[in-house]
Amino acid sequence: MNSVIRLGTRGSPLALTQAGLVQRALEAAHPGLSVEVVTIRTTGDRVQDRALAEIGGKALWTKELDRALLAGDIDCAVHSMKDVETVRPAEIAIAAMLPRADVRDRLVGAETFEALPPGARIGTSSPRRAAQVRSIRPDLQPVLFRGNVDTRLAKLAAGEADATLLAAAGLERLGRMDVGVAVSIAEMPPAPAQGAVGIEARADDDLTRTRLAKIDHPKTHACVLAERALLAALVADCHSPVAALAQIEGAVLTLSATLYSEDGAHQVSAQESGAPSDPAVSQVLAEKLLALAPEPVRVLFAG
Ligand SMILES: NCc1[nH]cc(CCC(=O)O)c1CC(=O)O
Repeated sequence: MNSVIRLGTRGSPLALTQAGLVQRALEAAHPGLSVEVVTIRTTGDRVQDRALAEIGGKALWTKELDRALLAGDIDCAVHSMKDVETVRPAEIAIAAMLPRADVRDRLVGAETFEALPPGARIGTSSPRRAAQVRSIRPDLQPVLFRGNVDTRLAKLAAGEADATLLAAAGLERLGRMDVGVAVSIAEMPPAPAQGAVGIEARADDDLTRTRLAKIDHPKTHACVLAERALLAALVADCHSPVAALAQIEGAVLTLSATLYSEDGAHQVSAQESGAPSDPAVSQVLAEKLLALAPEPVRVLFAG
């Protein structure tokens, strides 16, 4: 069987590296199958100077890939699951996830938060990281930082901020584990789906879905779906100051989450356990968090 599968991806160095991981995994799982990587430019790649929240939603990273997928120009699309909006079109299915990488953030520009000078500027465009930084040190000043990993490191080197935070997963996949120091999960719990690479296909494309199922990492898949279901239950998205991490131990999935006020002065944490892929875990945790959340946190969630 000699056939080709077209894999759509964004064109950033990290996206292309992740597409390469998917390509190799698929070709190894299906001898005779060749994967053609198709690069597609997204709105998020074009607009670099404004906060993503201002230009409207996560679909920034997926809209053009969705269109190509639904038009049949590609058979599947690879995404950092962290950037995939909470609610997806019914015609598109998450078909597989690669094994998750390090879920932590890395602090770049200082050894610790304590080592930063008073009022230091932290480059980030993530509401979660901004709130967490201010909950750790209220004097620290989040400043808008966008662009791919190299762009952000260049901005830091140019003095546009005193430090920045980057996902360890991205640095690791780019071979840049020398950059920064890992911040513990306890100090900075990760964004929902951080470190996970997912592959989507058309919901009715059984052939592609079956091929992709062979490279699926079920534990990662179950954890990331639980984290995404929590976002859905909170009516939150990647612009909400929320951290969530699911972990599977034996036959039990434990989902932990923290919601923050924008300024990081208020937060609420809770966790819930259950069977992996039981949607009740995320639903019950969302209800628990909203019931416990102080007003400045609650107003940011549940619509
Ligand atoms: N929002 C940008 C983005 N989307 C995914 C990653 C890194 C890889 C990952 O978390 O899976 C990054 C960069 C970052 O947060 O440092």
